[in-house]
Amino acid sequence: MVVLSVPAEVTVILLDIEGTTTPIAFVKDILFPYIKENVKGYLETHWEEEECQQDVSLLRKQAEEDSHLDGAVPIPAASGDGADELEQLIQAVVDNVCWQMSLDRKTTALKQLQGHMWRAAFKAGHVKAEFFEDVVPAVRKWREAGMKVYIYSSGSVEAQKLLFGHSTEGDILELVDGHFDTNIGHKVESESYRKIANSIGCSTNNILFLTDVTLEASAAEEADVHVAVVVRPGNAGLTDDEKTYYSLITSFSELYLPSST
Ligand SMILES: CSCCC(=O)C(=O)COP(=O)(O)O
Ligand SMILES: [Mg+2]
Repeated sequence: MVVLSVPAEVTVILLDIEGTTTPIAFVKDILFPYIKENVKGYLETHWEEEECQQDVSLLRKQAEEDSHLDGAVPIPAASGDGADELEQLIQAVVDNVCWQMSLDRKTTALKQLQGHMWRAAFKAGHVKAEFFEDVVPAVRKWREAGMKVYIYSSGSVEAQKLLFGHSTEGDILELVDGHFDTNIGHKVESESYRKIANSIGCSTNNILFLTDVTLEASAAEEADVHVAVVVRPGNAGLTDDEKTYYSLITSFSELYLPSST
């Protein structure tokens, strides 16, 4: 087995979710279709609620920022003018969400609505999150060795907690010391990793970030974070240069902590 030694200065392991702890197929084949199939009904049912109105406002703001993009779908302001207008407005939000999802966009607005929609599905037990089989044993071992374990995903913190709280391995939320999402900044921006270190109360070089996406690895590395790229079944392929440049692991069990036996 290939072994990657974790530098002695690392005290925090920061984990991406999709493609790292969890198969991309679970997100693409289960979580995302749930949104596409249910978004219209969800908006119709919850429209009057404060949380839903906040989600729509955030999506509208994002739509304004996206107005220069090809195929962007605007969300008009509500004038409160009857059932027809409401139907058109809801349809515009549905179209906007579907457009963003067709591009796999990671906007905070989209991720916030998705998290709120998944809540009902997870809590009713209709969906259980999948984790690669090496994930839970490795995280337990790291924590026993004194490591802190944090999550940084484009999925909202609320969605992250749903995944860890309702998984095929049971409720494993207690294995995580804290969560970050795009409210701290985007994963392809190095400043986000400086802010995460600051929020945890450590230096960036105390963090090892595990992700499947080399753009994220590169941004983290620019902030002096240690990185390893995770190669999992179903992940996007890497170029030969990326394979040579980055430390690669195919399982969390390949990480060797000098402090552990
Ligand atoms: C954690 S919620 C479901 C996954 C999701 O919506 C997503 O965008 C995952 O992106 P990641 O940054 O974990 O690759
Ligand atoms: Mg990922």
